[in-house]
Amino acid sequence: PSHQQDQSVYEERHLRYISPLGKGNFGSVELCRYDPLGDNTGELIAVKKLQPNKQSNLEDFQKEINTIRSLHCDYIVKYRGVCYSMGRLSMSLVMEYLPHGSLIGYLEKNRQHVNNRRMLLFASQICKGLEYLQSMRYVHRDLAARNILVASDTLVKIADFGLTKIIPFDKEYYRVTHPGESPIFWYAPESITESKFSHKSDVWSFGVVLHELFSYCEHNCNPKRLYMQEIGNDMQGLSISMHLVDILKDNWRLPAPPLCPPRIYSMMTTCWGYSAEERPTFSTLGDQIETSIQD
Ligand SMILES: C[C@H](Nc1nc(-c2c[nH]c3ncc(Cl)cc23)ncc1F)C(=O)NCC(F)(F)F
Repeated sequence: PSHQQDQSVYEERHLRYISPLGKGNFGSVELCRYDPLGDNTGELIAVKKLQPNKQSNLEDFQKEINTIRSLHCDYIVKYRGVCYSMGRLSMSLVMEYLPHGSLIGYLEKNRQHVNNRRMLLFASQICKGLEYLQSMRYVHRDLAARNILVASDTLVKIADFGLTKIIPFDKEYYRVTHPGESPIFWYAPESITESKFSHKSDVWSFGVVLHELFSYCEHNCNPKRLYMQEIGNDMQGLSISMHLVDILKDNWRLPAPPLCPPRIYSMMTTCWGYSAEERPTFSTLGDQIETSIQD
């Protein structure tokens, strides 16, 4: 019934906890049923709770809620509302629940019946979601297969806007002050060395997501493992991120996944241009992916 869909305040007393879904940047997500009639006919929802008593996180959490509430796109996980508890002292973010879970688990489970065309469909949907984000001046900053949700066998959505920032109107990039525990193996060089984030750094990360897609998220060829194998060979006490930037400067890139079509691998390598202006835009990438799907 449509009235359930545009619910925006969920009363805690009708929330039925079912199971944990996972841990995010600074919150955990649980599967719940919102069951005001108390007869188990209510809708399943994903509820993101803030880790308790970290004040700085409350502001970030509010920003994450405001971000996802402002996004209306078929390729981005839907905001459903908020749930206040402890007399409005703490609040939770309510989102649509996607039953197939994240791309990583889905590809590991369904590898045998996901072919290149289906991968390209997923890639074009992620690209469209990112084009929409860019049109809203948002930089996701945490693009990775683990943060892509599977709605159905033919639809994926971008999720987890915990690190998303708005590019200021007078600049092309956002500079973070507190890098935190960063997913450096998905980061563009300038994000590692200067904490600079832009649409072009999201393009770099999109290239890494393409690599994960066409590797079927095989854990023994995930980006972190492949980079560490390359770096491990010449550890000289420098920090891992400095080693990573060094091999990227030497033009080493993630190798083509097994059976990856050459045209797709070359698309990934264009996303990994060392300097940001070398990298394509999401609209160019979208056109290239559409062309590959036609062939
Ligand atoms: C911390 C949470 N972790 C997980 N979430 C889910 C999930 C299934 N179905 C879901 N439906 C709506 C939501 Cl918001 C999450 C899930 N499955 C496994 C997880 F480890 C998360 O948000 N991860 C980012 C992303 F959503 F992209 F996977």
